[in-house]
Amino acid sequence: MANSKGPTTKINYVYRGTFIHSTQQTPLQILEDELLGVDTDGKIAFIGKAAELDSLSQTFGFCPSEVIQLAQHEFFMPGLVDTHIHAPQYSYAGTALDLPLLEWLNKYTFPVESRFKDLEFAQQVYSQVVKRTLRNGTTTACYFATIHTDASLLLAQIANDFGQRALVGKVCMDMNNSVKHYKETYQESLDETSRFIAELLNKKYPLVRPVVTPRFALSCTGALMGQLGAIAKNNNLHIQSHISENLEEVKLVKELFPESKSYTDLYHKHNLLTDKTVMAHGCYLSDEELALFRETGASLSHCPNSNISLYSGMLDVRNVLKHSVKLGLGTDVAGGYSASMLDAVRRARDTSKVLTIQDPKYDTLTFEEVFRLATLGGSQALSLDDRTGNFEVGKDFDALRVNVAAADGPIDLIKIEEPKIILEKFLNLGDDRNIVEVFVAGRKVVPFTKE
Ligand SMILES: O=c1[nH]c(=O)c2nc[nH]c2[nH]1
Ligand SMILES: [Zn+2]
Repeated sequence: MANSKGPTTKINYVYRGTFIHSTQQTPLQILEDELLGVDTDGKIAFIGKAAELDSLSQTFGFCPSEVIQLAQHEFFMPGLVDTHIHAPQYSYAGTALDLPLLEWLNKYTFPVESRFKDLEFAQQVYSQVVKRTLRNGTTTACYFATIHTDASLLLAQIANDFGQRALVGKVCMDMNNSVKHYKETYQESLDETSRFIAELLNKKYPLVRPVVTPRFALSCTGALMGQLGAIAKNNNLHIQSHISENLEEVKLVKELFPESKSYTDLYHKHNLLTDKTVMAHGCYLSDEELALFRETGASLSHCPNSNISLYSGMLDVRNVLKHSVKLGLGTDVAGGYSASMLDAVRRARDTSKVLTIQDPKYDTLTFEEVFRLATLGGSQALSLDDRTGNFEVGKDFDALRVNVAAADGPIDLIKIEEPKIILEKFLNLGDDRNIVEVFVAGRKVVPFTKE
């Protein structure tokens, strides 16, 4: 798999050991005793058999004695991609889990989010969430912030400072009947979105981009949704929102927008479904709606912790995959109570098993499939798979160095295990103590170099 064209940039470092990742063809490819070289641009320059060390070192111009050897029980896997997380809601993660979505938004979420006008509070919470997610292996995060432009810009700056790849959205909402001070006018929402995009693009952060973020159909007028679709199109930007999460929400959307054939059709009519759109949840989408996702190239973010915690529902992932709709996993903090993508992996498997309990013929997701959703699937859902998601030559090196037997870690190994078992144990039992290093675009971002 070595790049036959030879080196164009200098090799920065080379690792030797086990690399586990997914490809389009297989959810689990295990590469044992391989060499992976990262160039000075942070890209994967080559990956090849360790037996070819001499020829690789000549072709790519690195010194064999400088190769870094992984220890026993260590492996590299691609960084985890959180396709849906609310950064401000991290401030109450692990609490407020007693109400369904709409009541939960009114009682807990909107009052807390309204506090992010205060930049000091924003600085504190946003630093915590970026550090916590990075430490838990989230190399790419797709964030909702709040309606406040300056605090949203601060989140982008913090992600950039800590080296996380991120899409950051200033939330847009011109409807809110419950917490009346937490909303914008139509014009404010458009003006502030334009300012947010312009100021963020102007920063030229290499890994952080703006994402156009209408909260969901119950928070936005049709006029606002349509204009946001146009802004995304004119600036070739990502779009994120929520769809079909909860039955009460679906019913209200139907009542509010009776002219639309479906929730998906409503977003489609307002130019919000593109191949750079990611919609969270989608628990109650019909096959016809999934077909529209497939046609437009829009993707879904499966947020299983949130779906259960807010009594929302269970996404039939098998059916989504059958419709060839791009799909990733999301923590959906704080509807989901854990900021760790390892939790999303476990809950995705649990939900799939519950669907099998309900119907024994249901084809449960395998751990290999869920691993792919958390890595390559997420990168595809965010249309970032040309840059990240697996260990293909030419992609950025976004990776976790995992030590399953980390001292004082949560996993006990009785004997030397094969890599597939080690991965399975890590996914089901591991935590940040097992993630000894995190790389984003070739840069080591964990352990932190700044506090
Ligand atoms: O899980 C969710 N969290 C939110 O903050 C939200 N807003 C609209 N719909 C939502 N769903
Ligand atoms: Zn959400």
